Amino acid sequence: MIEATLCFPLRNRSDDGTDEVLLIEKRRGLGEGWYNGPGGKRETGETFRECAARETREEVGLEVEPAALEKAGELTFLLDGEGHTNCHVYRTRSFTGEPTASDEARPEWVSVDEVPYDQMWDDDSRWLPGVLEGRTVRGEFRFAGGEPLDEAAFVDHDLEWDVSLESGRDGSP
Ligand SMILES: COc1nc(N)nc2c1ncn2[C@H]1C[C@H](O)[C@@H](COP(=O)(O)OP(=O)(O)OP(=O)(O)O)O1
Repeated sequence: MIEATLCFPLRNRSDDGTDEVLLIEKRRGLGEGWYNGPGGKRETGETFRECAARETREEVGLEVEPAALEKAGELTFLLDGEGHTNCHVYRTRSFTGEPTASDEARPEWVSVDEVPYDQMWDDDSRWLPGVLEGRTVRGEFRFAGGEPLDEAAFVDHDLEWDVSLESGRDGSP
């Protein structure tokens, strides 16, 4: 099973108070061409928080302290009945730097009320609105049709809201 992370930096615009989330337009690899949060696969020896912070720095140039990430979700994606990816989801309002494009990602601040769900993974509209409202979620999403995952069809899902994520299913924060 692939272990991966997603990170959703949030800010409140000083001019009109709009709440915004930093999304990326993925430029290569899984989910290319779709919007998502910065994130990617965990490397050997990393905690999930360290992974989310590293991916955010590498993809969009924002510095985030791993301890400043708030755990918001644990999602399992299954493909044809087999576990494919465990994704650990974080949000944070604490970061430094300005978002900068990389060869992997083009960053864009988007109002939390105008997230482009029609240009994202099919599962996102089921869980991301709650995460952007400050809720926690644990979920399982089933896809079918073989690799790659981003060409498979979304089948169905189960979600549990307002769960305790102090410790992940594998014991990691
Ligand atoms: C199945 O539904 C998914 N929904 C969402 N929102 N995000 C998903 C889904 N499946 C995977 N993801 C995420 C998990 C990762 O954050 C990225 C994929 O990361 P990638 O494979 O590009 O990993 P990297 O380590 O950045 O890539 P390199 O191997 O190229 O360095 O999508």
